[in-house]
Amino acid sequence: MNEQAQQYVEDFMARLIARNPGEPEFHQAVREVAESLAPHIVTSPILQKMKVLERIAEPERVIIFRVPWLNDKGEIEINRGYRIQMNSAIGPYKGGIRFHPSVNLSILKFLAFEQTFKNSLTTLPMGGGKGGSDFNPKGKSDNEVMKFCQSFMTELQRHIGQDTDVPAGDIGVGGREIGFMFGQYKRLRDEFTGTLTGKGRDWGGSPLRPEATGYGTCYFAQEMLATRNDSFKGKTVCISGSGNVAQYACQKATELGAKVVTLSDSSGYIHDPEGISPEKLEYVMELKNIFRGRIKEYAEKYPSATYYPGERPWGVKCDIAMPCATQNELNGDEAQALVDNGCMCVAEGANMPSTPDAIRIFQQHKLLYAPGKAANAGGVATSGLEMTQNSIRLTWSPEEVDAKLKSIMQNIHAVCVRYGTQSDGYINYVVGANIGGFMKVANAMLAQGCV
Ligand SMILES: NC(=O)C1=CN([C@@H]2O[C@H](COP(=O)(O)OP(=O)(O)OC[C@H]3O[C@@H](n4cnc5c(N)ncnc54)[C@H](OP(=O)(O)O)[C@@H]3O)[C@@H](O)[C@H]2O)C=CC1
Ligand SMILES: O=C(O)CCC(=O)C(=O)O
Repeated sequence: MNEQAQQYVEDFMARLIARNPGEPEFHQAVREVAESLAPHIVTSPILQKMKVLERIAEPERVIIFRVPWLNDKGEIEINRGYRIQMNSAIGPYKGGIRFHPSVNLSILKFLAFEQTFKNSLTTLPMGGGKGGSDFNPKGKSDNEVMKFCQSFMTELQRHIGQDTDVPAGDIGVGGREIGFMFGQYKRLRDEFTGTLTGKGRDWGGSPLRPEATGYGTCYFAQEMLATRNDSFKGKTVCISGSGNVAQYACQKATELGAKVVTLSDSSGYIHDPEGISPEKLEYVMELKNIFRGRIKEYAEKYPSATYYPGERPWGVKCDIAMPCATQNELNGDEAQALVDNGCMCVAEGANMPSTPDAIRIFQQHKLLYAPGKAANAGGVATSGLEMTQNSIRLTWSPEEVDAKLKSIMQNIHAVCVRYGTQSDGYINYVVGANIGGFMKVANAMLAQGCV
């Protein structure tokens, strides 16, 4: 980056931080994009005059609301609900809902900001949004989760709609929560529409939506590996997390011929050098999705595995790393450990899991490294396909959806190659995804004037 572009980034970030104090995750996400775009913005009078990046970094609307609900003891509990309606230049706001005690404005704004670029990359007509609550579903009964979801939706319903804002799942929000929220939305609005995605297959959901984020991340990694005439076959893979994205990344990587040796949760990780076979993964799915247990129980069931409490899996030797848990879960030291152990490819299933230091190390060592906004876009892309199926009142077969998902991931990869290939031939997927995602949104904002 030349001096003028560097100065642009520093000035832009100083203003953004002053306007949004105490929001480190939001600053981190915006800085990464500003650094990719600055060389283009400083040579574009129209982007500067129309303040396109400044407007993209300012949410169109932020909704914050009280969520009171009754626990099983009959006591009142109070949580805070949010919806960030970030950008609607290319379609209705679209993005997941996260239920986790760490949820705050900074985290949701970073997620909504990233979502704007990710959704644009899918080529589908979806703007960017994200929402959630500091509600902690862990340890709550089904009844308590339902009461919370109903109260959350009682307020949220007035701000969303199939042509306005279409939420979906994220951390702590899966099929169970979407069901409770959809039921309440339908009751209050008296309409059966595709206002939420990730619905059950029998009531408007798309085949493969649960699988889509993990599968899509593997399809993207396949494309990256192919640029070096390589594939998943015979590779050792480390995955973090053991939720929705991690489970289906593990399933697809295994199907493609790799051996997945780790999974984790916020308490620690398991290492199974023999590999997490389809049968063992079935156990993980039951453990996590039905019994809502902890990953350490895997090591109690399978003697081939060891459980490492309080640790993350990045010290385990692998060829491919797939962080699929949460933001900033892979730091510079861990990135260096992966490099030292011969890792060649990092595909992010989670949103912003690698810290800026970690990304720098991956890129310095010329690893195949793909940021979440490109690699994990298969989830929201399939949500877009669910919206289409809801609108035409038809359901496609799993094979049709899978083919569309694969083609979308291949196209996102091609866009990253187009905008991210450096003069030395190295593909900078961060730059490629940021520029590729920006183009369509920026053009739409320019066409739509000062709104
Ligand atoms: N679901 C989707 O379609 C999409 C999800 N994503 C991203 O993928 C990631 C995972 O989401 P998803 O699988 O849906 O969520 P789940 O709730 O299904 O699973 C989350 C997993 O991450 C772990 N985790 C959560 N917070 C932390 C933390 N602070 N430290 C360590 N581990 C943690 C959880 O462990 P524990 O149970 O202990 O909390 C759990 O294993 C998120 O970054 C999400 O934004 C991206 C695109 C689409
Ligand atoms: O499917 C969706 O709408 C949202 C998925 C999501 O939250 C994400 O891509 O981070």
